Amino acid sequence: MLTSESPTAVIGAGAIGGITAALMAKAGRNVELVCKHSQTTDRALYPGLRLRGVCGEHEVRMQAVTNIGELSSPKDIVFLATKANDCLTAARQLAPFLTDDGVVVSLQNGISEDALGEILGRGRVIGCVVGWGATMHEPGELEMTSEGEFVLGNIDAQPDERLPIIKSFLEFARPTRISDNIMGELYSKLIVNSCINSLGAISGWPLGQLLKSWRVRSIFIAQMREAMAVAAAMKLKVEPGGGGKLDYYRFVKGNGPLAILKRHLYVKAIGTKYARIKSSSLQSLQRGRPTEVDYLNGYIVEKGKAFGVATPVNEAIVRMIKQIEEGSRRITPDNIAELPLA
Ligand SMILES: NC(=O)C1=CN([C@@H]2O[C@H](COP(=O)(O)OP(=O)(O)OC[C@H]3O[C@@H](n4cnc5c(N)ncnc54)[C@H](OP(=O)(O)O)[C@@H]3O)[C@@H](O)[C@H]2O)C=CC1
Ligand SMILES: CC(C)(CO)C(=O)C(=O)O
Repeated sequence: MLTSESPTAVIGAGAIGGITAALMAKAGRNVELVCKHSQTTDRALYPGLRLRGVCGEHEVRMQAVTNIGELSSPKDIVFLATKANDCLTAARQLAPFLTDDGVVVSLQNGISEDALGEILGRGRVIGCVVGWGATMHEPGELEMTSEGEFVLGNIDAQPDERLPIIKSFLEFARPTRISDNIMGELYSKLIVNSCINSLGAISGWPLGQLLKSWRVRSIFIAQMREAMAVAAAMKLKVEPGGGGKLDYYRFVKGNGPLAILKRHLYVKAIGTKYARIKSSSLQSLQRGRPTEVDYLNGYIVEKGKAFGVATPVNEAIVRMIKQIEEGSRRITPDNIAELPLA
C-alpha cells in the first residue's frame, strides 16, 4: 500500500526530474534520484542540486545513484522523468525495483503510457501532465521557468486510491490536480507540443516569428484539426488546452471565412503572447539530440492509421524532423514551404 512514507525514486536528474526530486527531498520524503551521469550524482549528494526561478532558491542534498541498477531498495512510487525516447528502456530496467504494489508515474510529454503499460502492466502506470516549465543550465543547476500544475490520473479512467498519495508527493514541487480523464489531458498537451515544438524545430524560429506567417498558422491549424479528427475516431474526449482556456472542439468547428479568420486571430495572439518561446525540440536538435516527435506528431499519425483518419500534415512533419535528426536536412524556415496546408 502506498503511504506518505513510501520509498520513492525519480529517474532522470534533468530539468523536470531534478526539480521534482529536490523539492520532495527538501520536504523530507524518502526519495532517491537516478542521475545517469556520475558528475550529477556527486553534485546531488554534495553540495546538492541548486534550484532557482519560480520555485525560489534552494540547494538540496539527497540520496542519489547513477544507474537504476544501483537503487538502494525496491520502490513504491517511481517518477519517470527522462525524455520520452528513453522512458521505455528505463521502464525495462525498473521492473525488478518495484515493490508488489509499486507504480510508475510517467512525466513525459507526448503519450507513452500505453507502451509503458505493455512493459510494466497497465495497472502499474499512472499518467501525469507536466504543465510547468524548467531548464537545466548545467548538471545540477536547474531553473523552474514557468508556473503551472501537475495533472494526475488513472490511465483507464478507474477510481484509484493511490492517486491522493502520489499527489501529496508531487505537491511539494507544484500544485497537483487529479483528473478522471488523464488520457484526454495528455492528448490536449500533446496537441500543443505537436504544433509548437515541431514547427520550431523545422524552421529554427521562435514562436512569435513563426506565427506571424499566414502559411505557418495554416499548417498549425491543420495539424490541430487532424489531431482532433483522430481523437474523435478514437472516441477520446480532449480536455481544454492552454491552461484550460482553449476549447479545441470550438476551435476546429466551421469552415466558413469567419471561422477561418477567428482561428488565425487566435493563433496569432498565441504567437504575440509567447513570442520568445524556443521549442524544446529545436533545443534538442541544436544540441545534436533527437526530438520526442515519435511520441507527439508520430502518435497522431500512428493512431490516424489505426483508426482510418488521414494525417498528411503531421506525417510530413514527422518525415521532415526525422530527416533533420539524421542530418539529411537543415533546420531552415525554407522547410515551411514544403509542408502541405491540409
Ligand atoms: N523541461 C520542460 O519545461 C518540460 C519537459 N516536459 C517533459 O518532461 C520530460 C523530461 O524533460 P526534461 O526534464 O526537460 O529533460 P532533460 O533532458 O532535462 O532530463 C532528462 C534526464 O534524464 C536522463 N536520463 C535518460 N535516461 C536515463 C536513465 N535510464 N536513468 C537516469 N537518467 C536518465 C537524461 O540524461 P541524458 O540527457 O544524458 O540522456 C537527462 O539528464 C520530457 O518528456 C519533456 O518533454 C514536460 C513539460 C515541460
Ligand atoms: C514550451 C512548449 C509548450 C512548446 O511546445 C513546450 O512544452 C516545449 O517546448 O517542450
